[in-house]
Amino acid sequence: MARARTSAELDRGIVVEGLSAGYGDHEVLAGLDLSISPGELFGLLGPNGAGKTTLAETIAGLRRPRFGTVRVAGLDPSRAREEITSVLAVQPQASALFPTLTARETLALFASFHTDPVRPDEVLRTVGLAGAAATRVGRLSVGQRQRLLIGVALVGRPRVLVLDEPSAALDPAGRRELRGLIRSLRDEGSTVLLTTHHLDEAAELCDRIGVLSEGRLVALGSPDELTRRFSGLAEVVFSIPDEVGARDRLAAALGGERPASPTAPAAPAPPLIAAPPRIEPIGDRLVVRVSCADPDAVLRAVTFARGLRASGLTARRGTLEEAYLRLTGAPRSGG
Ligand SMILES: Nc1ncnc2c1ncn2[C@@H]1O[C@H](COP(=O)(O)OP(=O)(O)OP(=O)(O)O)[C@@H](O)[C@H]1O
Repeated sequence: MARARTSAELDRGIVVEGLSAGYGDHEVLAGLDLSISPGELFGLLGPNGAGKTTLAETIAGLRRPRFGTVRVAGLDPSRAREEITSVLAVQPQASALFPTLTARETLALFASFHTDPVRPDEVLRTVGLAGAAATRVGRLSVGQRQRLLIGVALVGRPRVLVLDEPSAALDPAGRRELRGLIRSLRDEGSTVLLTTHHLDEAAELCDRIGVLSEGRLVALGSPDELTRRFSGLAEVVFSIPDEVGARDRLAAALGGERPASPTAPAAPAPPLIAAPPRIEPIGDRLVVRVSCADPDAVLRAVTFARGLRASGLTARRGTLEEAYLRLTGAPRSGG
């Protein structure tokens, strides 16, 4: 349901309503709604071909919607081309760079397209390339080139930044530097739309994440919310002494009574565990693994079970990657 837009959203946010887009008779996005608040760092996740680039390019005004509307800072990006360039910037492809220009010359060239650009040396400092100002683009490392591309996007002081897979092809050190840069852009108040295949990056950086699958937004929320709602079962592991009666006490603890819900006392309490525990004798102890939806309840039951003497309790909750794989229907590896 459409809601009233605040003046701040009109100022800097992104509002997409009923968006359909595609190529020829191939419909990629069908009736998509999305609202990204000013200053928000929003991550778009989804398998290859899900439509992330199509959505990012339509928001940036590089593609026209078939149906629906896109507003960036209140502007229609596919029509208000002149005005939108002073509000929104897309990190260009590496092919937009000239290998024989230096990093500083590159930024000076792109600065000449704007009326009030950031000075090239300031951009170089922001993207961590001050030391490579005089290095020719052809001699920059992949990570440095990627940061220069973001610098090119920053030169026009955009309030909204679209970064399409900025960390692709970067090594772990390059990705870490890039994460620091993206975080600092958000901290300075830019609205950032980031597409990525790196779930750790999305979990660490993004205020909210949208998961796109076959052109539909199948989940929307903070990384924590998505992990809690969609990652599936948690696992609790502990050990107990391998002694007479231990397995019975364990069965009693895990299968025991759960307090009825205070709001629906007549409703049967849900089972504490999702499947029979896996028990492995190791030395003089039994190592127990329990799959469950509510690891806190299992930890409590095991800790307070009389005579069980459990120790080494750990709980492994689901991850954003597990949530993502469930949402997008990708096959999961065993274990
Ligand atoms: N220029 C184009 N012409 C025709 N079809 C296209 C074009 N660009 C993308 N497509 C198709 O549209 C669908 C969505 O592609 P899109 O690039 O938006 O997905 P994506 O989520 O960004 O994928 P990836 O993670 O691989 O970058 C795919 O089926 C793709 O083959």
